[in-house]
Amino acid sequence: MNELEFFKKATLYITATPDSELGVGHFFQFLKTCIPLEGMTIQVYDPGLLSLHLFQVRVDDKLLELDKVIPLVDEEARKLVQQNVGRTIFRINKGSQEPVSRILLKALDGYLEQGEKSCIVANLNLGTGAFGDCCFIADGENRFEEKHVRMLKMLISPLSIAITAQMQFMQVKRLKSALAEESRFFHDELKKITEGEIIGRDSGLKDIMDMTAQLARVNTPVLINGETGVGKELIANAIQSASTRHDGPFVKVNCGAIPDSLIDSELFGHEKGAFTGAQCRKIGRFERASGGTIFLDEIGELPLKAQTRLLRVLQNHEIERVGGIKALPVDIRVIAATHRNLPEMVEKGEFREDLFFRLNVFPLTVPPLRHRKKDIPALTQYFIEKIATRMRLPSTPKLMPAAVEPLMAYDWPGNVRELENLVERALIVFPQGPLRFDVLFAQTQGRARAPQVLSDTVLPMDVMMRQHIQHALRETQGRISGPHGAAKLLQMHPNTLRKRMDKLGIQYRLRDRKRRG
Ligand SMILES: Nc1ncnc2c1ncn2[C@@H]1O[C@H](COP(=O)(O)OP(=O)(O)OP(=O)(O)O)[C@@H](O)[C@H]1O
Repeated sequence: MNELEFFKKATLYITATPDSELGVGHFFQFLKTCIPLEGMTIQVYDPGLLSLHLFQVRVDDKLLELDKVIPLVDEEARKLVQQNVGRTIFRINKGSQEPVSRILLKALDGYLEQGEKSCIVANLNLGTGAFGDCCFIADGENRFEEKHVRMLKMLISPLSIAITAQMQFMQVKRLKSALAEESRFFHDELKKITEGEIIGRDSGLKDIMDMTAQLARVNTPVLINGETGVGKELIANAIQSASTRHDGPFVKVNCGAIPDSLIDSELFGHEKGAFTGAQCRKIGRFERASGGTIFLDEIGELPLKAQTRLLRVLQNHEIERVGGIKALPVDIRVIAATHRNLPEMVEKGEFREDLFFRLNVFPLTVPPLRHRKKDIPALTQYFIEKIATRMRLPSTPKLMPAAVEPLMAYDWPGNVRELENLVERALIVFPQGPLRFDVLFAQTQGRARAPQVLSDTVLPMDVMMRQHIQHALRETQGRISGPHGAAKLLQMHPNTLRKRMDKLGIQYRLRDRKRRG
């Protein structure tokens, strides 16, 4: 074979694929038919030359899993390797007597036959300096001739390109598996957070829980009705956890929180260039939920156009990305929830009737808290423990005798969420206990009214913050710092609180003002 033919064939093998087993592997087999060869190592240099990373080792047709980093401990070895880096390719007649080959052969101890070796070292270089080298090894002394050096010199560029591609390929593979691992981790963590305990399983929510168990066995859509804050999401989670899909994703979409113009692309994804601003392909929530469950919260807020698309998903079990040309199959279960009266919306033409019937195969209605007041004591205790742990209180505060009475007398328009918020408020005000709720209620005409601090109206953040800080200041008679100060109650540094008060225009008590000068 002449040199040109050798170059052509070798290059074809080297660049065939970034898969090391096939590309460089086939090249090694081929090379063995042209030059004396028992082994080949590829090493990459650490930028400061503190080590060599033995990236690939082939001995006798086998690719060894020898992902080894060889530290260049002594300064002399480092210097000698550095000298070699300056050369393009060189022959070593007695491997044991040359510092670079000595280091490599020592690392391969046990993999190669005993005895002296000959080597050719070719530096890998993409024009910006050597980033590693390739060492060709043959048994015995003086095995390589000048023509072998010439042949291998021709291959330095294709080898450098192929090995760089291989390194990048492996890096991508490593990142992909790290990402998959991370995603599994977050999925499990998220499950732990979202899969909260359900209080009232055996009392106020017993019927619902029985139905939930039945629903876990089938794959039909579920429509959960109930006032805001009753625990619809918790029930949706319970259905998913008990179902055969429990290892799959649980993707929540708050249909009311996504702007109309974005809802299609958010739910179904879009192709690159589907509309102005679609700079890359986006995977929608339905695709992400494949193999698991999608929870469509506030389904009543879904715009009509998106309702039509959703109906198609339920009918055909496939989605179409915005701007896409082919339908993609998806294996998902849909659980929807709403606090709105969907039949009434259907009558008004605000919700598609066919979609309503599709979703309403299994309606579940979670009763409001006022209809299951017997759960209030257990819920209160549960939230005290949960929130005290989250707030890292040194111990869980106890309840004052009869503290639950006003809670039993109240109607809870905001349901369990309102109770949870009230407990949090009590823990902020009485972190050492005993906990009481009566002072958090405004008494009007002998009837318990909504806690002052809670409101159904959504207030601007600054207004909310001002009210909250003022409340804490009232509780502490205007004191900011110290063990009985508002900063302690709000769990923030007094200076941070003062800065926040300045920003919100809240007056200081006279003494505090003097202290600040
Ligand atoms: N039975 C329960 N046991 C324990 N925690 C509960 C229970 N019901 C509700 N919660 C808690 O109350 C809060 C509100 O519940 P969730 O978000 O499930 O209500 P929702 O009906 O989905 O509300 P929305 O209508 O606003 O979406 C959550 O923090 C949830 O963990």
